[in-house]
Amino acid sequence: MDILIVDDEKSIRLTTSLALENEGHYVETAEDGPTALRRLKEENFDLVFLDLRLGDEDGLEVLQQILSSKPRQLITIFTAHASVATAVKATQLGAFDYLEKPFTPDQLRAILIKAKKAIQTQGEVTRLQETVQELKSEAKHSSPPLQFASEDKRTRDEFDTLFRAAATNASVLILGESGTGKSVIAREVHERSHLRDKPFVTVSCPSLSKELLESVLFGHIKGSFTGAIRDTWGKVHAAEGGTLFLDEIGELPMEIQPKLLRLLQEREYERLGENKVRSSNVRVIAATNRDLTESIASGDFREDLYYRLNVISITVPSLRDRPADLFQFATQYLEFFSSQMGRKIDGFSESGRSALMRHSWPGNLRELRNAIERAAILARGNKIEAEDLPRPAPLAANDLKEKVGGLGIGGEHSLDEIEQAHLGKVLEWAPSLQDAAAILGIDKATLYRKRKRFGME
Ligand SMILES: Nc1ncnc2c1ncn2[C@@H]1O[C@H](COP(=O)(O)OP(=O)(O)OP(=O)(O)O)[C@@H](O)[C@H]1O
Repeated sequence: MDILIVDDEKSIRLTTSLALENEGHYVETAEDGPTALRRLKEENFDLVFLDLRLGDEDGLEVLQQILSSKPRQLITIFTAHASVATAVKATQLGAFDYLEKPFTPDQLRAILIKAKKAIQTQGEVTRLQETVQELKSEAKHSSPPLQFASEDKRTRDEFDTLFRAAATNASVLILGESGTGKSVIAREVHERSHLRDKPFVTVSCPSLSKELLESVLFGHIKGSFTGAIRDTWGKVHAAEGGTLFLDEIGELPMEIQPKLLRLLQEREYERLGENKVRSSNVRVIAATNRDLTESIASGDFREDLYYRLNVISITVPSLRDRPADLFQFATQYLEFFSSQMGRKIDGFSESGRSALMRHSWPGNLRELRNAIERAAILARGNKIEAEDLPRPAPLAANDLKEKVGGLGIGGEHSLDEIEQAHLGKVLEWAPSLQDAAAILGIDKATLYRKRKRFGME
């Protein structure tokens, strides 16, 4: 190791450096704070031994100066005036360890072993941090960019409320069908909040058994259940100071619900098998595709927990309820996947656009993303055609009935009546005439002709 000894007593500098050099370390010495600070600026030392009494100087002050420019520097305090108070103060300020003068070679050796371990751990942490950074940037480049802007008023209003509340500690409940982007939104709330530099920890409620889920959330102590071979901390602890995201909260077992309520209400929890109350400071975001009011009615979800979670709540509209955004998402995904595959694909043909608009996308953004990725691989020409996309499921008689506004299919109606009613309904909700034509599977000129014929201009 490279070591710097900072002490105003020449004899201490000499004997300590001799002892350290004998152990094979490189050693330099400094007799005062300014010299030490200058050397530390010029070079990196693995470990600093710093005297608390440097003539007129206060060692604690030098300690703070070193740490303010090198927060990770390992510093062991030397002092002949050992007292618990100074030791505590020095470690509170960031000193790594404390060595009372006079010390034996064994005590010195023990410090070196400890320092070596700390350096190794620090190295591992740095490597892990670099790996996380790399993975983050890789994930960013292997996924299409996220989009939160919307042409749909309801979606815009929902997101607006949510992102305005992001900077508070309020609990957030995100509702919506599967694949609408609830997990993505939860992370975005975290990123837009004051907690963005703190942990974001996800717990998927249905993926584990009741006991395991409780232990994953709150931690356990050794022997609290079969297989609990050592004490562990749970995700509530891991998320301390940051955001805890509870995915699929609708599946949270009844037995765990009071414990979550306590966490939200009292900010307290206990590890499994331990009687010690611990306090926690986490922001909770929860998501579900279940109708929680139905779960309350059926006795599967506590009403008080629902109200605690529901401080800020949004329902993410399904993709078929955001036709104005559908084409925008499809285009973005296509640009991303075609460039990733090195293919030149110039958007969607008329038939491709029509197929997009007619499909009901039950799997929402997740399904659309997969469909476009597949289409970008399979497309034969330079545009995405209907045949490259999933076939729209035929409309169930009930849906069609609803869409044609109560006209009974198969009832006593002429084709013209049905056509006119259907056309009218589609024109009501399609974002543009072009989209209406695509949904109806006709070209724009035919749509104009039909509107004229039925007097719908
Ligand atoms: N805002 C967005 N912009 C672009 N793509 C998105 C966006 N939100 C979601 N997606 C895409 O949809 C996929 C599914 O999103 P996510 O997992 O957040 O949905 P979910 O509602 O949490 O689904 P589930 O209820 O099944 O857990 C994402 O992996 C991403 O590809």
